[in-house]
Amino acid sequence: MPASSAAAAGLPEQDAAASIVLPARPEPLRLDPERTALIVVDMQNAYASAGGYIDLAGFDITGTPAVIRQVALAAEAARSAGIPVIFLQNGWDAAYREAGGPGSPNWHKSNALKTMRRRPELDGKLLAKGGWDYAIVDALTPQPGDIVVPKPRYSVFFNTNIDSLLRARGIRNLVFTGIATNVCVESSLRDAFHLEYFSVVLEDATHAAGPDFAQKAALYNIETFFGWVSTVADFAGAVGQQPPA
Ligand SMILES: C/C(=C/NC(N)=O)C(=O)O
Repeated sequence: MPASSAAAAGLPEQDAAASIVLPARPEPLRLDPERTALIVVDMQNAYASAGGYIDLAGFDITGTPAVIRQVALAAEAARSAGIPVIFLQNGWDAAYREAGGPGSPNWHKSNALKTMRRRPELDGKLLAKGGWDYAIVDALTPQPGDIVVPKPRYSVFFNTNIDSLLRARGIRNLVFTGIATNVCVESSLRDAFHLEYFSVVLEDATHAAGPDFAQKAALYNIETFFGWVSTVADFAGAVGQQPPA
């Protein structure tokens, strides 16, 4: 569809030569699979497993098994279409130097660090590199060809190499999945917006840290201000129209 027709159809005009259209809110989003990456945010035991940090800190994780399944479907669809799958992994060195001390807001706001200060028997266990809590859940173990990007703060665009890694591959579209919708997903997607990436979140492959209104508010913000909202089935259907990579 030429650019002018794309505009007439209400589609964002970026990359009019791209060959697939993803059903999304507030309008369909044109994606070029060769310039798209699937971003899997922090699907670690800390955020998705019973006995992990988020569970120990008192957040509801009853929805996370379904999210693991949905992320697995999205990752499979992406790999089959030749779309890179990029896993983000949140946490710090075992001595927590990367977490920052009292001079960092992270020291004051991280519920993982606060939980460990409240319960010293957990010290060294939450989000520490090399530990079970830090590990990506078994069901989503990265496959050969996938990329893993460690990150020390909520947004992946701070103190990591992700921007170079994406630019070097010509990637302009980011498809977000993972946990937590209202924290690391939304923080990363907001920064992606400011760096001129077109981002979409697959809502049924995400889960919030907090009450249901936190999930709804994050999706509202994304749909209204920073990007687009779609589903795993629509993503798999859209990229499935591509000849297999
Ligand atoms: C609450 C929280 C969220 N992280 C994330 N991956 O969204 C944290 O890391 O403390």
